[in-house]
Amino acid sequence: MAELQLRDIRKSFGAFEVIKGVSMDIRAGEFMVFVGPSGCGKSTLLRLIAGLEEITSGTLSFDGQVVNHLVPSKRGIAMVFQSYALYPHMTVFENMAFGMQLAGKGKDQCRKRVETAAEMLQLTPYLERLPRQLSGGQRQRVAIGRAIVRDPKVFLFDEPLSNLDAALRVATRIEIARLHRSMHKTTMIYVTHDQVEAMTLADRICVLRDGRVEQIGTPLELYENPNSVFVAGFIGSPKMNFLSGPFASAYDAHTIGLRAEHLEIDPAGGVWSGTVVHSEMLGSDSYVYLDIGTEEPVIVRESGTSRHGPGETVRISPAAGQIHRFDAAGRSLGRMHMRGAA
Ligand SMILES: Nc1ncnc2c1ncn2[C@@H]1O[C@H](COP(=O)(O)OP(=O)(O)OP(=O)(O)O)[C@@H](O)[C@H]1O
Repeated sequence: MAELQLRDIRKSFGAFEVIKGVSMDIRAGEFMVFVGPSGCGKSTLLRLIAGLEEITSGTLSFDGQVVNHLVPSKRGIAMVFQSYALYPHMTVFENMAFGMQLAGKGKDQCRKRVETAAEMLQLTPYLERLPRQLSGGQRQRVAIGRAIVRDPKVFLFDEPLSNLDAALRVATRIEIARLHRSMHKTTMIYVTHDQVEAMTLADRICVLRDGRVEQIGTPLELYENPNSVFVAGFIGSPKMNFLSGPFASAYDAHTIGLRAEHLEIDPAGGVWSGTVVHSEMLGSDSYVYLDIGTEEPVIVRESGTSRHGPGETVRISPAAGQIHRFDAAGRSLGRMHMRGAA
């Protein structure tokens, strides 16, 4: 069990500063997810925590002990990467046991730990197979199993699902969530650029932007109260609709943001009018894309099958209390708690 403290962590590669003063506390047993666009420094921050890169300045502590200069093997961490990096000529069992054998653990202890990890990851039937005889998802589970047997205090994941196809991603994501529940003393830090993974796995999400923390909070806090256009646009699928110009000035804002589920097709009234340009049926819901005179079409969620086809003119209303307001710098001005007209 480890609690992490990051204080004004900075990292430069030559003259190029990549991490620009990151401070946060990660609680013991917490599942923390780092998200952000490509190049914002997620992997670098994870590698600094792992000890695979040297911290330029700032302090990193595990349970109150500064670990800046501890080598990775002394930090009690285990890391799972995007590429599973299994030894191709070793069986699943051997791949999982190898690190422990190197560390001089006894044969019985190795077997017991591998069997327990295999059980947790539903790999027991595959222990004698070679990696090439496994699916991508099974290989990634072996890589996770190899990390589990080390009994780490902190588990680090760097985009572990990005090589898997859509169905396997979902299955392995569920597996990781289950794993965290069953290893409730293990702190987990997980890097992804996939906001669905972040929302479904995290106790808290840290949104990084250009080497700095933009916002940290529970998935719901970030979804309901994003502190900037950046976070609002990053968290949630489909992306939040942003309207500016007269749409926003009617609400004393530079930009307003509305989620698809907070817009309603309202034939009886409606605040704005638009033309349907496209609609997507997802089975339980539909997304209707409307041209209301903004740069990008506005997406409105309708439950069930959409009753509105391309070319049709409809009127829409925002849900009361769900209009996110932002200033010219993209900072949140809070939500509007009453329905207005533009
Ligand atoms: N060893 C290195 N030497 C020089 N620059 C580096 C090095 N490692 C990373 N960088 C740079 O640091 C920046 C952040 O990289 P990092 O891999 O941490 O981003 P990321 O948010 O994980 O991106 P992605 O989602 O694309 O993996 C990038 O501009 C990258 O080019």
